[in-house]
Amino acid sequence: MGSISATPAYDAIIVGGGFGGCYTLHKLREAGFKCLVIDDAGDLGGVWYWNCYPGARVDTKVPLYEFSDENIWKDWFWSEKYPGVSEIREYFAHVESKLHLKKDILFNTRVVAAEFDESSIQWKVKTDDSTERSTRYLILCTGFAAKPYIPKFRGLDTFAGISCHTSKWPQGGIDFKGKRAGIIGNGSSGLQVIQEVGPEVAHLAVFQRSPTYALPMRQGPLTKKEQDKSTYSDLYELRRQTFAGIDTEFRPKNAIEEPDEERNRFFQEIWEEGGLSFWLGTYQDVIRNKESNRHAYHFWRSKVLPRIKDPKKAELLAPADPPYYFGTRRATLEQRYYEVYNQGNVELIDAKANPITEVVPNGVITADGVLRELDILVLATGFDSVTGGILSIDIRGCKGESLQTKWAKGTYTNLGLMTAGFPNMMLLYGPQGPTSFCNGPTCAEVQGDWIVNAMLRVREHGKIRLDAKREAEEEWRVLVNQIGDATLLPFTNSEYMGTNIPGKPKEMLNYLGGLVDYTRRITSTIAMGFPGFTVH
Ligand SMILES: Cc1cc2nc3c(=O)[nH]c(=O)nc-3n(C[C@H](O)[C@H](O)[C@H](O)COP(=O)(O)OP(=O)(O)OC[C@H]3O[C@@H](n4cnc5c(N)ncnc54)[C@H](O)[C@@H]3O)c2cc1C
Repeated sequence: MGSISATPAYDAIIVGGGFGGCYTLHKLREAGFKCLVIDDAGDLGGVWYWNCYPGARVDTKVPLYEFSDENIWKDWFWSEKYPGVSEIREYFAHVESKLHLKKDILFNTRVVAAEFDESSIQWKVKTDDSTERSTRYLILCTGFAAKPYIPKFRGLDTFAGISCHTSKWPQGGIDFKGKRAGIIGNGSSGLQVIQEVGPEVAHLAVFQRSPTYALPMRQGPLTKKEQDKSTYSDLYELRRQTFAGIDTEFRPKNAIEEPDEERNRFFQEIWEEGGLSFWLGTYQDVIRNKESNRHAYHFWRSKVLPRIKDPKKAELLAPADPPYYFGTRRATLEQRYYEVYNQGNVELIDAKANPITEVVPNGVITADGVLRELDILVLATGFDSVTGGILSIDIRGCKGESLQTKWAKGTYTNLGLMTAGFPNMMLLYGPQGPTSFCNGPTCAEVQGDWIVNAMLRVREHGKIRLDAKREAEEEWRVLVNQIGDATLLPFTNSEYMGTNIPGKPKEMLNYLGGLVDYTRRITSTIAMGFPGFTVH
């Protein structure tokens, strides 16, 4: 890379224009920092720009899933409790009308490399239009879903119909009416596509490797009157005081110690609440204790079974023996998911017992030799989550150290905010933070505040370089994994553990100590003068 002038062009370059990038840009600008956001999307919204597949909608109800800034919420009203992608995009347009962020955002541009120059204490950031820009700070708001994962199906590139990963959906949409469609994967995105297009396609083939334990969304319209703005300030205060940045908390009791009758009564209560309550508002030991976990699973199964007519489909969708522990994969919320399988045009294929062997120009062949002819093949196959997007950028820190090499065998960060040897590079909604276990907007604000406050404090002290200490990140890694190991998550192959990606190290990618504990830890570092960091 070329030479660097003494004063960088920017105080901060922020990669990503979702909740994290928007919040950080706004707050840094207010604090007088000169910033540029770079995003390969064509508009604001991050994942909500990319994931515009049919049925895409949020799993955290509003107004929890929005910014806490009164200037933004005071005159914004949603039409549904769990808004769809179109309305979330309208929300981001509303945010733009208030904050005027776009004047400092470069869209349709991908950051491909970044290199730290130790002599001038600047990052040089290279984009896919072969431009280089210098900045003091590099802030990665790349989200956990920036790198889609597509398993290597033989012949996939020969498919002659339309084939698409859910997170790279064409902006103009795909017409499913009367088509023969196949879908691989049934996590959050797959489920949403299935229940949306199932009623309109000629035939839908769902290739399922393991069932999703879908919970009732309890979607409904929202009137203006129901959006009582006088409660919002308290609500946004409350969401910073819970484990997952929402309005519910784990019950401080163990399912295992409860009499059957009381346990079932409580399960019924949180089942009726709907949304994420049956996952994040349940007994505290469901995610730790195998027996408690089985109680939750069997309660869930008892609710789902009566909705599925065909006993063979029922056993695949809700097996008598749980194939993995309840809650150890991302909870999925459904509206009519199980009823869709009662339609004659929806076929469920057990892709574990009968895996896909080949994709051919006109369809998909399974191990039993059956070809299912398809016009559309949807790949709802998830993500190289949390670290994948960051490691897609060729990032070089001090002495040219590559982040890809540093994290090849495991992730190291201090507090999920910085990684040693990569000074002035901050992470938001990234590895070893609360990330996948935290409401997106809440996490953006908590970590965004730390970034802004840290930069302010460094500036106040007349310093220009902040770095994590190696011993601090080793300790943080141990803690993140210790807390993770005390749960049932390591028993399940999942994005949370990195084990959905062949060759990716198995490790806990998220901090499971909860947002309250996390916030206390990160804010105290600034108050105490940056223990675990070096400031120069
Ligand atoms: C389908 C889906 C549904 C979700 N539903 C929920 C939910 O209900 N509740 C919840 O809390 N969270 C949900 N999430 C998680 C969601 O990621 C967060 O809520 C939140 O949107 C994260 O915001 P962010 O700014 O951190 O990242 P993102 O919104 O992911 O934005 C990151 C942006 O950075 C860009 N980027 C990445 N790398 C580069 C690069 N090298 N160069 C240029 N640009 C780059 C990406 O393209 C993207 O536009 C969902 C995620 C998905 C995929």
